[in-house]
Amino acid sequence: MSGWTDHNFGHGGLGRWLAATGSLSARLAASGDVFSVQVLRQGRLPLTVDEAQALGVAGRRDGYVREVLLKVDGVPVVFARSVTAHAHSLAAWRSVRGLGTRPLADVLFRRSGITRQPMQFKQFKPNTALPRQIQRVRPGAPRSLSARRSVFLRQQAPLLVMEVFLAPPAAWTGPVARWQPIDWKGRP
Ligand SMILES: C=C(O[C@@H]1C=C(C(=O)O)C=C[C@H]1O)C(=O)O
Repeated sequence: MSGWTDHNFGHGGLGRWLAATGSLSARLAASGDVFSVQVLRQGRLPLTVDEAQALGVAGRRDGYVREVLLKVDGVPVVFARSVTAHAHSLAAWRSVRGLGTRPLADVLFRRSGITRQPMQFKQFKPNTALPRQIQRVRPGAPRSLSARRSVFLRQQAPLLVMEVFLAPPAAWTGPVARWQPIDWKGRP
């Protein structure tokens, strides 16, 4: 059971951000003064079983993986992991390889011939693999993490994009000021 659902369990502002259409990068950029992308990992890396199934990749479970932090005014607010089959990273999705610190949105929302399948949602429980990985790159992120994912198709090649929301639910409703680098354990 992958735990992904078509139901957006988010409430209020977080629910609206989880359901947001179009470019998440553009929305984040509009919420602060400086938007930036920090690349954590990119290259030929193992896929999870869940990702391999979502991509229809049988057998060998390595793929092309890009992991980033999206930052607003220097504060990491989204962790994103995008994956595709290795062969597709050399063909339909080869432009992902050369992105560097430009957002993936520059590829997905500026080129024709790309379609997006419906969003899925998941609440990652504390002390599971992804929240533990994220604590290493973003200490202070909530222990339980809200995420969404969708598949983009180009020339019938799937690219699975997962976005994990790192600020606590309350931060997604407030003004820009909530992005300020505060310790989200409640200490200013
Ligand atoms: C798909 C988008 O691109 C964002 C940027 C990403 C990147 O640079 O790797 C990955 C996922 C998204 O959060 C978007 O902005 O909607």
